[in-house]
Amino acid sequence: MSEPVLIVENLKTYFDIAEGTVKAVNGVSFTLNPNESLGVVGETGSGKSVTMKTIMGLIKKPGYIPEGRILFLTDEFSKDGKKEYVDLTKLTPQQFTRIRGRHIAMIFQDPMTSLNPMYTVADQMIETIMYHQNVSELEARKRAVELLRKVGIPNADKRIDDYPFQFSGGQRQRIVIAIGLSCNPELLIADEPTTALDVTIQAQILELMKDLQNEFNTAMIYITHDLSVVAEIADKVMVMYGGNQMEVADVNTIFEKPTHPYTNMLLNCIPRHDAKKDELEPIPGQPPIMLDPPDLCPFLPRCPMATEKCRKAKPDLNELEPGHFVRCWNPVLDAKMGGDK
Ligand SMILES: Nc1ncnc2c1ncn2[C@@H]1O[C@H](COP(=O)(O)OP(=O)(O)OP(=O)(O)O)[C@@H](O)[C@H]1O
Repeated sequence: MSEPVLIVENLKTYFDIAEGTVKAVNGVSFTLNPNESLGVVGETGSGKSVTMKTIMGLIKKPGYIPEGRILFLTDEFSKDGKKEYVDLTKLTPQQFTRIRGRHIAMIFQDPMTSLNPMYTVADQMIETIMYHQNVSELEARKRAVELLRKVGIPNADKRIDDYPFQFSGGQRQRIVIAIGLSCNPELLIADEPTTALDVTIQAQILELMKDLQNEFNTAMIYITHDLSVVAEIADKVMVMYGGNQMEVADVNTIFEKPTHPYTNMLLNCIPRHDAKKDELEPIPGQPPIMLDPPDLCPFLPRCPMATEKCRKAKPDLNELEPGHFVRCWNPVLDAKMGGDK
């Protein structure tokens, strides 16, 4: 088996603000192999986006990384052309520009975050390809057209000269995916990329991302609120709450043997097929305390399984069985909680 492309160890990202310290990411660890997809799921404010922005080197003051390593396998800085692990937390902003876009690409919910409305798609794609791959303008245009074809833009050789507003929302997201993949990155991070699209287009984009991932052997991290999307795209799932990992396991284990009370409650909140909404119903209770949180399980105030032990000490992320990690003193080991819904 190939080496992991990403090893995240005990990663912490804090924000010092006037009221105290926001512990947005509080000791996250995981590994990711080439061609593997990690689905990151959790309610608003659980630390999903800050984790990914930290990996992308996008944390600005008052944010900082007090602890942890992000080891990324790359040949970008190697002297002998061999791939080596580089700790991304140690890179200077200048060094990071050689990683971001070229080796790690990111796709956001709103394609217009990544597209400039003032330039044609050709201008934007060709510039990215020339910058990262050191090829001529003609060659870059050829590659850009080929990629647009791959992501399903009809008449790509002509449409490449159109402006972003001349495309539909789904097409714009396809273009962003094409730009993201144009440098054949080892890692693609997608933050809710299909949330703004209607369900049919969403399914097509997910299918497209899976196909391209296989073709390019790209590792992928996919952030979402939507567990049905996780089921569709992820090999492995990380459930986050209050800046902590609550549970990490392969996708089948998460759906068949959810072990953390929070994962169980999330699964019980999936709306039925005939329901209109396709996002999670909120779980009753208050959102987690991120500002100077006590050193206890963040889910404690909302947890129906909480015991005295939970009020005394925070559980570690324990490996219950190979590849199945849970942070809980009272894991649900038999049936799902709360009955069927
Ligand atoms: N610049 C900042 N300054 C202070 N706190 C911040 C900053 N950025 C994020 N946070 C806090 O970090 C926590 C985690 O936020 P994050 O955006 O990662 O959540 P999320 O799980 O991605 O939520 P969503 O699904 O809504 O995007 C939140 O409490 C948020 O208020």
